[in-house]
Amino acid sequence: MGRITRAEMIQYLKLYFIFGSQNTTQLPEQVVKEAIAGGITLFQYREKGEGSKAGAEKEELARKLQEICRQNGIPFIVNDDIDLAVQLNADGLHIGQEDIGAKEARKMMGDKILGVSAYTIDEGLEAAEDGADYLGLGPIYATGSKDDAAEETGPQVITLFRKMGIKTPIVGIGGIYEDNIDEVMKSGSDGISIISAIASAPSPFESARNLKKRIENYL
Ligand SMILES: Cc1ncsc1CCOP(=O)(O)O
Ligand SMILES: C=C1C=NC(C)=NC1=N
Ligand SMILES: [Mg+2]
Repeated sequence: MGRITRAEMIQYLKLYFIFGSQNTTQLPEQVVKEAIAGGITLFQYREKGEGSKAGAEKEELARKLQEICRQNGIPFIVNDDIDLAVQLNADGLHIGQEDIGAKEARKMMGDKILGVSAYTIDEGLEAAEDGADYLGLGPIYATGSKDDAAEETGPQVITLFRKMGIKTPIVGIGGIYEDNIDEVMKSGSDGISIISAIASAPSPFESARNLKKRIENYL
C-alpha cells in the first residue's frame, strides 16, 4: 500500500467535512449522509468541546459514521484521539500542536493519512519533516466552531507557506463558506475544510452540493 501520494492527498482535500455530534441538533448520521451525498471528498470525526460525547458513546458514534464513510468510499479521519484511530483502524488521524507529536503519531499510524495543524512556518516545516501528509492552516477567518481558536490569519498565511517553499498539501480551515472559497483557493490552498457551513446549514446536502460546485473550478 505505502503512503498516500501527494496527488491523491490533494484530491481528497478538495471538500473536507469536519464534524462531531456537538456541531448539530440533527441526527449526526443523517448530517454525514447528506454531506456525502452533496459531494464531500474527505471526512473527519471531531468529537470535541461543549456538548461532545466521550468514552463508549463517542466510540459507538465513531463506528457508525466510519461505516457510512466506508459504504461511500470516503476516507474516515479521526481528530486528536490516536487510540480511537488505531482501535477503529481509521483511514487517518488529524493532530494539533498540543496533541501527540507527529513523529510518534506517524510510528503508530503506519502508512495511514496523517494531518497536522500548523499556525507558524516552523510548525509547518517541522510537521512536513515528521511525515505529515497534509497541513491544516487556520483559522483563516473568524470561527465559532473551535473555542480555543487562535487569531484568524487571513488567506495570506497560505501564500506565505507557499512562498517559503512548503510543498506539502495544504487545506485551509476556519470560517470558510461559499463566498470566500475563491480567496482561499487562489491563495494556494489545495482544498477547504468546513464545519458549520455544512453542519449548521438548513440542508447539509444543499450546502455541500453548492460548495462542491464552487470547488469544481479548482479540481
Ligand atoms: C477545527 C478548527 N481549526 C481551526 S478553525 C476550526 C473550526 C472550523 O469550523 P468552521 O468551518 O465552522 O469555521
Ligand atoms: C484543527 C484542525 C485543523 N485542520 C484540520 C484539517 N482539522 C482540524 N481538526
Ligand atoms: Mg487537536
